[in-house]
Amino acid sequence: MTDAPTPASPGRGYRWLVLLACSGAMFGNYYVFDALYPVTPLLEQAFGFTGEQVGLLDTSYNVAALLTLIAGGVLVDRLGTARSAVLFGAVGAAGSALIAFLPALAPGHAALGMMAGRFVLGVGSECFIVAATTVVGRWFKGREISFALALQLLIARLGSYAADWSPNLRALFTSWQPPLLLAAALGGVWLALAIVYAALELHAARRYGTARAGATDKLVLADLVRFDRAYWWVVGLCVAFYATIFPFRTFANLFLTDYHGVSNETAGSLKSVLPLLSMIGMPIFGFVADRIGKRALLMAVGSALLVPPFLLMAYTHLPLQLSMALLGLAFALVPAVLWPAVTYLVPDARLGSAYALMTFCQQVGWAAMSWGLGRVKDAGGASAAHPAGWLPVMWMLAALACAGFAFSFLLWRSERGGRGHGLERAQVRPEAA
Ligand SMILES: C[C@H](NC(=O)[C@@H](N)CCCCN)C(=O)O
Repeated sequence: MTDAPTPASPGRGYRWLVLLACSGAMFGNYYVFDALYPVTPLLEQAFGFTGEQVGLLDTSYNVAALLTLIAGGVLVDRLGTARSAVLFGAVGAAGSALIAFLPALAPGHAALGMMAGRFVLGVGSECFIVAATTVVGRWFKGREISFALALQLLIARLGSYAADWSPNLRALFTSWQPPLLLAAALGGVWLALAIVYAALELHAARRYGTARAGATDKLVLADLVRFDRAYWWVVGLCVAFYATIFPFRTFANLFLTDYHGVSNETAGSLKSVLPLLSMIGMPIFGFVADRIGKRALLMAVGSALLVPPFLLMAYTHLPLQLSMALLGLAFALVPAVLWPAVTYLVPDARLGSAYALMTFCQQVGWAAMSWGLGRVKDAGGASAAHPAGWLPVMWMLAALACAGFAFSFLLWRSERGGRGHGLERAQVRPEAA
């Protein structure tokens, strides 16, 4: 990609078209990932899935991501974003089909079949996200990069929102398989849009000589330990934050139906407030952070918002919408500031390593928590007949949310001193630490 547009470079419209195709693929990616959760009550009924097995569906996804993320980054470098997007899109689409078909083919091993599907999805999905983020970096660097990234996440979250809302398609939710067949179809859309994106990229490469494989930052293992302490506070927050919010989303349908006695449709609608507020809030908070700075403070506020909802849902009769709104605000505020914050804390040349390492750590925390919550749910005998069994699960989530706040507080304290990196200043040009 050339730095400055020349008459012989793709125009502005072409850039946004590339973003649109790539973000549409991300819509499919996020839909397929989230489509499983509204189906969990039906999986319990059909196959007697335990809490641990539900948690392990996420853990298989995370383990696959952990095993392949770094190699996937290298592949993005070697093959280029176009070819790797199609490759990972194809793997993701295959995973979504396996999830829909394997349990029907071997009902006696439904959980195992579904875990295999989630594993394949994990390989395609997280590597595809790396490729899609790289696409935005390549096409928008020095231009509208923050806005473009927010837009891509907005369209991706629309996929999560649609999946959360899907139980309202009642004709589909008569058994576990039809919703997952719809997800598999959207996996096909994900692959189709990845191909459209790749065609746009390759066309630009042929016509303008733009696409360049090998231009992405590579992960240098020796560099991994040499990041500044502030970076590790951000990683800590990233791990605690996502290991709270994603596993909560995994168990939310079961928790809300068991503990609060709402229908699966209502649980889905309540849960969909999270991606909805995140979609609306992320571009706004991103804009605010660019204008006022105070990024560490904003992250501290966002992570503080994550603590009360679990206790409110567990111990009060306050409207569930209030807890969902607090979680949704946190889900907008923290991601909007956290990911761009890394650019202030590490040199440009090591940005790729920094993101790869942060995502790697995120997956470890998320995997452990999903499995752990399932174990705790089972140990407590949580069910509609014994709702109190959910209380330890809610305490685990609240405790991890507190840990996230502690990391953001440490970051805020270190940024206020003379050795800050400019996170608290407005309109600071991202510079090397
Ligand atoms: C930007 C961030 N994305 C991630 O953390 C991904 N590694 C995992 C996405 C899982 C859903 N497909 C986010 O979505 O906030």
